[in-house]
Amino acid sequence: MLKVEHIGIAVRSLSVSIPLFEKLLNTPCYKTEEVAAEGVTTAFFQQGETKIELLESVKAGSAVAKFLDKKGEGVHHIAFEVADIHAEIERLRAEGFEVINAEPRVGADNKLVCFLHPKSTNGVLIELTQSR
Ligand SMILES: CC[C@H](C(=O)O)C(=O)SCCNC(=O)CCNC(=O)[C@H](O)C(C)(C)COP(=O)(O)OP(=O)(O)OC[C@H]1O[C@@H](n2cnc3c(N)ncnc32)[C@H](O)[C@@H]1OP(=O)(O)O
Ligand SMILES: [Co+2]
Repeated sequence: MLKVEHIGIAVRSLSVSIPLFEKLLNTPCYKTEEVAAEGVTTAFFQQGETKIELLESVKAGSAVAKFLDKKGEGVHHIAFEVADIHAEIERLRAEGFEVINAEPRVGADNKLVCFLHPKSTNGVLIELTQSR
């Protein structure tokens, strides 16, 4: 794992949370991007080497929608950057971690992504990202 690529935060409304995080971080949101496959719209803030990714659900029943219903707004996942996502998937599966999507899929900000189930990571949803 190279670095924490981003921290994902589930929010109910980007129109409320973008200004709040711009004030908090004293930095502008540099992009918003819908990821239809995930049923979310994301908003990104660069913070040094890492990013904050706000996530608003745009589809009923999406992972973020379910999270918000169950836990409310808050930290949703930690994303790590890897050099070779396929190799990391194989390594982690061999180590006994549950990989949710064995085939990486296209995520936001021009990344390939996959996720590890929180039940195999002490309750923390982990995302792996590789630049495309
Ligand atoms: C890819 C675009 C963007 C990017 O960075 O590029 C994103 O990051 S998109 C982020 C949204 N997409 C995902 O999160 C995809 C991966 N997540 C999933 O597949 C599901 O959320 C899953 C499998 C983790 C849970 O789905 P399920 O349908 O099983 O929901 P449940 O509510 O039944 O949850 C089961 C169990 O897991 C706990 N849980 C759920 N989400 C989280 C979480 N974010 N962090 C920690 N724990 C989580 C939930 O509380 C349940 O636990 P239990 O003890 O059974 O109550
Ligand atoms: Co993410």
